[in-house]
Amino acid sequence: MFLPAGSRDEMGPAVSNRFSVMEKFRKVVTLRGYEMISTPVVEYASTFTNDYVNMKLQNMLKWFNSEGEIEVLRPDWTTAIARALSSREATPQKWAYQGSIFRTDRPGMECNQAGIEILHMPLLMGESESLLMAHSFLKEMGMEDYVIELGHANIYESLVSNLPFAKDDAEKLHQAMHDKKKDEVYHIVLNIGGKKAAAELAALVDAYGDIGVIDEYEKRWKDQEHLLQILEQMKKVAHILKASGSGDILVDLGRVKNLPYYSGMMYRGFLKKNGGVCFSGGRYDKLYDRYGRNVSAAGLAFDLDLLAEQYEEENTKQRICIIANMDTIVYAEKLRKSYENCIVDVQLDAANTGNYDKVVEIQFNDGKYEVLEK
Ligand SMILES: N[C@@H](Cc1c[nH]c[nH+]1)C(=O)O
Repeated sequence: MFLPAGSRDEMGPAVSNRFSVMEKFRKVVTLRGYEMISTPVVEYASTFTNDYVNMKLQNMLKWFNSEGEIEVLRPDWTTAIARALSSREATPQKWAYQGSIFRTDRPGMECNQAGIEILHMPLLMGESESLLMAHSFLKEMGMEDYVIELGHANIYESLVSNLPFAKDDAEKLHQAMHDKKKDEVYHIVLNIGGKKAAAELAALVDAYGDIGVIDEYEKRWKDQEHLLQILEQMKKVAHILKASGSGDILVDLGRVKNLPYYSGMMYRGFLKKNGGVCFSGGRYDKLYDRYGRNVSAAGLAFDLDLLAEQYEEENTKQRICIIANMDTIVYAEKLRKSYENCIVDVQLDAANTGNYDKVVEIQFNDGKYEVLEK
């Protein structure tokens, strides 16, 4: 009530869990040498809709400013950070952030993310660090039961690059690949590229599973050097993750970009418990071209709302209740200090004392304070 569709209030554990998750995120990134970055919530639409980024204006929360320019609520951290960092020196950098993004094509409109962006690191270093960081973070939260999915933007892109699609058909095919609608993929490609191309792309829809899928496709693509190189890269990253004890690994060779700027490996994390996507990211070397820079960049973002929902606070602290009133509140404040490392609540009467490990009452008799255990 009294809120626009998609906006929501949150209370209690939904909020405190999110803060706990954010604290863990900060701890992990600090220990791994990241610096924090923040950008404004309000940006020009053109930062996200220009030809290098290509995000859709229709999915943004937007308005005209007094100069007639379109402004938006930040729809993406990665692009905003690229704008903010575009004039910095070309040295290896690791940035971390947390805050909301706003998109109307997702349920809830506002989505809390925490993420990392790694710049000027060699190919596969950024990808590996992103996924290893994700592992430490999920481990820190006791959520090690997840699956990493690896894909690559250039597999699908290179297989369709020679097919003369109209924009509409290209979008339809992209969507059909995304939805894994094999028959639809076959029919869209058949009209334009013939039987062989149609069969090849339709088969790609099924090219997911454990790492064995890569071996199979190495044989299939034995004459296509650039595809073999991609498979080799995926194998290397999978090997690094496995050797570091990260989550189970899946590959999806038919995965298409969920954001237009990906230019290399793409990865997602799925919680085994409910299949929720807890992180998503990839390499995006072309994003800085807008600023005339040639930057090697990779990163990922976590869905903080999903993580907060799944997070179980490990509460080892004792809960103490002190019953006090306006005459004894000063003494209660002193007494609080004697319960080191406990949660100490002060209540007016015993009616609300169900949820504590210990309840004490302060009484003031004959000029003396007494603490009675209940
Ligand atoms: N910005 C991406 C995640 C990402 C960070 N870096 C690279 N990708 C998203 O919102 O899904």
